[in-house]
Amino acid sequence: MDKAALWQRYQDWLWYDAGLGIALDISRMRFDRSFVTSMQPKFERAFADMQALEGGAIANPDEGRMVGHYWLRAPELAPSDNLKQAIVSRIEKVKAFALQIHGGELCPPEAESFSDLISIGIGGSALGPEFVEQALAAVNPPLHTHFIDNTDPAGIDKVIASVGDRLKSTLVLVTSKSGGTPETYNGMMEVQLAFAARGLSFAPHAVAITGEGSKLHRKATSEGWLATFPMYDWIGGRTSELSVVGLLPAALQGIDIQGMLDGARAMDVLTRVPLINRNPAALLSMSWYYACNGKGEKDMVVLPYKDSLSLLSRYLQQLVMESLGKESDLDGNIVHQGIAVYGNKGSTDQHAYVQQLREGVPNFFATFIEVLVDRVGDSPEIEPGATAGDYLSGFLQGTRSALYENGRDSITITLPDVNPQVVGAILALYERAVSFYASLTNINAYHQPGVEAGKKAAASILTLQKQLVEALKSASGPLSLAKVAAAAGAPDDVEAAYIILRHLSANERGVVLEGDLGKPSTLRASWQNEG
Ligand SMILES: O=P(O)(O)OC[C@H]1O[C@H](O)[C@H](O)[C@@H](O)[C@@H]1O
Repeated sequence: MDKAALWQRYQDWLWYDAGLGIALDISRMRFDRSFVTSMQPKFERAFADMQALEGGAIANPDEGRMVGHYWLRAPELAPSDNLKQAIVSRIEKVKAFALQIHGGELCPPEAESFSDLISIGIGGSALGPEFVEQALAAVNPPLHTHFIDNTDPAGIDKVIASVGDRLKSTLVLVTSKSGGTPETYNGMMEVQLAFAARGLSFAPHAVAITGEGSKLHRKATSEGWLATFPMYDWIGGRTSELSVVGLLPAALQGIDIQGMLDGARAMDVLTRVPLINRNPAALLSMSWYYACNGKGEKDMVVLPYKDSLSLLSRYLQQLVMESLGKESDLDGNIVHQGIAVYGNKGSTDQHAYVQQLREGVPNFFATFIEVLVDRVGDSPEIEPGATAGDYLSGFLQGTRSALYENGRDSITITLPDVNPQVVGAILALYERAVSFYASLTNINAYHQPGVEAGKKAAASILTLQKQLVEALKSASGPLSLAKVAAAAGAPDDVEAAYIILRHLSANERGVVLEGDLGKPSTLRASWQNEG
């Protein structure tokens, strides 16, 4: 296609909303009119599915749950008065709590006010808050925020060290819908122990966001934590950013949460339009379907040309991959669906992997995120007539053209600025596009059965670890790995025993390994009593 034809295609497919100032360009996806026509029946079903979902249908059949994240910013759509009131009052409670913390009305026993926030959670209980913090928090927010989103002891140490003496004025927010996720529980226990080691009481510093009756809920209640915010079962972790999960940490950081909700609400109105070419979430999901042939044949590379949006791809990784990566469709057929998502930011990534995107295996489509306003205030000229922001803009256009010339498709989303309304709108746009794509491919986007397998396997490794330690403690002398595994009642798990004992030995946890680590058959394990 020559430039004039491409320009015409750009104008034909451009979606723009003046209220939000957001544009979506899918002209560099090479579908034709017949493809769009062929998608029409699928979209009729997707629009009908969405109407049922928003009306309170059990849209997550495996877990027998409603899917209600769209009500969070339009409580009047919730299917009962109780739900409406609960949504409204919870938002008010979040705002009031943040004001009390900022005003010092709620303060720790050991200081006049809270200075820092440690937010502990993982997956849907971390990725949204981390993305929003990076996108919207001020350089000097009311509470300096630190995240613990793993069970890595060194990572936890780093957070606790960076807080230092301010632990006495630190608010600890523990977020877990299930209330039993081990990484989150471990992070909480480590922080609680750090408080104890400094002679500080933990409960007046601690806040839980969790499902009612969960293990975390019971702990928070029995220990008398400062506050507990319940989570609804009809909000999935990965669509919880605009629930208390995302709103509370954002409000504590002084971010305008009403702006985020308003932006999402406005985008929801736009993505309810039951016409493909007037609905940006439909255009987005149709473009994914085209690129992936409806079967995940291509990866989604997300390239925001703005540092403050660089966590968007990590956030979308969970939203898209956990929602769409499914073995079976809704009729029980094996389909192995999904779309792989990766990316960091432009132009930085041009110096990392754009070489492969342009010339290597064509197994992806790109999504460029452009932000029109470069910065607050004027930009100096780096050279006559050009600013740093002009370069950023030029690199985006250049990469988009270079990819297209080589047969690589792309979508471009243009944002006016990075502000609360825009961030809320982007979250809502992708939530709806994922919902549509799930309907187009006939899958349940709202469960995650595959995650359980890894959790069960990890739990059995920790059980084996205890058995191995017992076997070593009762052995009369050093044992080969095969013998210690057999003595632990797991003769087939010698490899697992090797990996566990190597880890315990490296951390001086009582296990001594003698022999050559590179030749596991030479190793002899024994227990060394402490002291
Ligand atoms: O909020 P939590 O219950 O602690 O869950 C945290 C995460 O755990 C699992 O990995 C689930 O697959 C995710 O969807 C969830 O976001």
